[in-house]
Amino acid sequence: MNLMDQRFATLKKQNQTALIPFLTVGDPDIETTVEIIIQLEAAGADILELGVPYSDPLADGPVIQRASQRALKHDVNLRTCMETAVLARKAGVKMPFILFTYYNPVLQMGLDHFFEEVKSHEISGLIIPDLPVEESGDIRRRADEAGISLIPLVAPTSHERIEKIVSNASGFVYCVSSLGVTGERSSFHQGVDEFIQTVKQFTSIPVAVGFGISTHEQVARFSKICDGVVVGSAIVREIESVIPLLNDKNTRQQGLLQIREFVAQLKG
Ligand SMILES: O=P(O)(O)OC[C@@H](O)[C@@H](O)c1c[nH]c2ccccc12
Repeated sequence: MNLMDQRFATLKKQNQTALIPFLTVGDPDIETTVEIIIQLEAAGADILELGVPYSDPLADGPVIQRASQRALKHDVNLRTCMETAVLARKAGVKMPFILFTYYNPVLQMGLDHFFEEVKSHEISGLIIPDLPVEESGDIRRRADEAGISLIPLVAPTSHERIEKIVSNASGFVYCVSSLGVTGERSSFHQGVDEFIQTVKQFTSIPVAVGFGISTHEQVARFSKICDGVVVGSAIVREIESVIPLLNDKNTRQQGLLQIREFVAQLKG
């Protein structure tokens, strides 16, 4: 059991659902990202998705695309994202980290080198949204060897592929609540609750849901049927909205507090 498995087990005993924020590392800069991570944990976050900024984030909506562009101005890459996890751990953050990256940066680093690095950088989980199915076997084997969980994404249109996708999953299964790209939504794919129940029939590991979740009410709704709820764009938008405060030493703490309060009210 890695740190993330342990966290889910603890939450299950407490009959609690994990709040899993996503943020783009290096938005607006690495130092601020570490301070934001500290605030997210203080706000009640349980597990954190560390997003690696990418120039062609095809599954992302405009909010995360803008965050990637801001982070890429600082040449943030896979390695700096892993180093950020170590910096946050050194700053006393206890929650498990998931490295969220598109496949290309992993290929650029080279699979052998990537898994060597990821093993020594406080990473418990890995999400690669555009990982080709035919290559997922090799990546899963390497992840298992490194002791980290390769977290699969299942969509409401996965239907008969659900069993295949989740059969040997580890960490948790990420149910995508809606079709399309990331971004806050007022409604979700028709039948999303039945979809989540179907996924739960095929796996005994935790099941989390993400895509479009941005309010306390939506978190509460999905917390009734899932072990984890992922919130990305809404938090990234909150970070974006306070960047002017963060960039001024006189209002930096106020900006950090605003992020903390936004996330704290999600869990409620
Ligand atoms: O941003 P949203 O709608 O809250 O969705 C979570 C999402 O940000 C995060 O899990 C994620 C960021 N980029 C992705 C690409 C594909 C799947 C998931 C993601």
